[in-house]
Amino acid sequence: MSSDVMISAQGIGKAYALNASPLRQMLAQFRPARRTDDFWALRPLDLTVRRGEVIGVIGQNGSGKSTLLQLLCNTLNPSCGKVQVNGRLAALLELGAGFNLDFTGWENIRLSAALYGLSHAETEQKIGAIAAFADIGDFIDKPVKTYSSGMFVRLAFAVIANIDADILVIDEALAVGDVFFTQKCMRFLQSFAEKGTILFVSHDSASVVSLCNRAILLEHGMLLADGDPKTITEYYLQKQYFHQQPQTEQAPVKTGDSAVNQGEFGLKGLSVQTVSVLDSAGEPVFQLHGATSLCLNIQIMAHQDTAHPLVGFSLKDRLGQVMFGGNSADAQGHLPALQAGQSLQVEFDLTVPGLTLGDYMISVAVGEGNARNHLMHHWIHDAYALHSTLTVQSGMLEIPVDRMRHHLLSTL
Ligand SMILES: Nc1ncnc2c1ncn2[C@@H]1O[C@H](COP(=O)(O)OP(=O)(O)OP(=O)(O)O)[C@@H](O)[C@H]1O
Repeated sequence: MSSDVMISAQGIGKAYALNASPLRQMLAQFRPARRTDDFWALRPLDLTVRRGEVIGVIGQNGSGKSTLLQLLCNTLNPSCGKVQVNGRLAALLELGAGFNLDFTGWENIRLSAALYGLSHAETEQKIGAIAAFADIGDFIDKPVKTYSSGMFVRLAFAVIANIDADILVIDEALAVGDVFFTQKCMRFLQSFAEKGTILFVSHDSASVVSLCNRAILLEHGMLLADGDPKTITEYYLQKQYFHQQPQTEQAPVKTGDSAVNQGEFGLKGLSVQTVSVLDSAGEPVFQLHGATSLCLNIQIMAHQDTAHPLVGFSLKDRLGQVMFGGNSADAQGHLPALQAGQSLQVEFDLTVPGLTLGDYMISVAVGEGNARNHLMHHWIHDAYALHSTLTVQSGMLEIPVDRMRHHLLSTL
């Protein structure tokens, strides 16, 4: 295996025997052969994870994300295939996995460190940092069976964050505690991502886009798409809409297919005809030089009678992180019912803050219903491009300070 390859999985899959007795189910863990009525939690797939990759694993509930990561971590026996790991892999996949409930926090740190292959001297050198990261006060002296789930997560995350792992495998659902701990975990993951390799199960497209440089999408135990996070999360959004509403034709998409981002989707009972961004003089805008007032015009057409049209937009940076968005329902301006053949121009007046230097895209959509519950008729990714020339000193947005005051509070 090349030294650049951190994980190489070939043909790994996991099948469970359906309607089998407990004994058969237990035996099935150890048998490679499968019956045709087995349920495939993960269909056989190949996956190569390279050094420095930060991979977001996304997919609906039950799509096989945890199964895939457990197979890669070797905490679940595959029904077929094999996995090779290059380096120290640390995982946070199951609450309390690897902990002894009767041991104290200190004892469990030592136990986990030993399981990860740290020497006694290395463990003693790191144990203070691990306890400090966990920050659970006197509970560190108590058996972990007395811990809240948040304390379990704190201790488990503190261990994997401090053992000099080469690869981290994390289920984001577990990596949550209170807001301060979550922020601490995210800061750690962002700095780890600069040099390490991460696989990370998430239900949140925004964190995949902001943290990852690769994403894979699973559906019904199959690897459906693999590519850059922006493309894959947009495709996932499209899939979610198709799950929720009556099916129209969808082009089949293969793994690695460059056409994964089909650009637009929807039922097409309504369609977006034109999108433009105008300044106060009514001139088209393609460049932003700071905070400015703009008018986003979206013209839609009805191909069928529609009682409650809904028009929305979002502005994203080049990675696909949503900077802001809105829709006609938020704007308190209910749109009129439309008859087939009618067109409607919807104008959103926006005060756009200064955006840091870079390229931005506006995605637009027209649906039917309300903001929470609607049929998607036409969604266009990246319908309009803007470039910002502004250099923001700190952060992504420039929000000018209107006024500053100061008050001397004490005198010597
Ligand atoms: N021990 C088991 N026996 C039978 N089926 C199982 C077993 N473990 C998991 N499955 C099934 O395998 C499928 C994939 O499960 P998995 O936990 O990998 O999904 P997931 O994508 O991680 O879901 P979630 O987002 O809900 O955590 C599911 O349909 C699940 O019900």
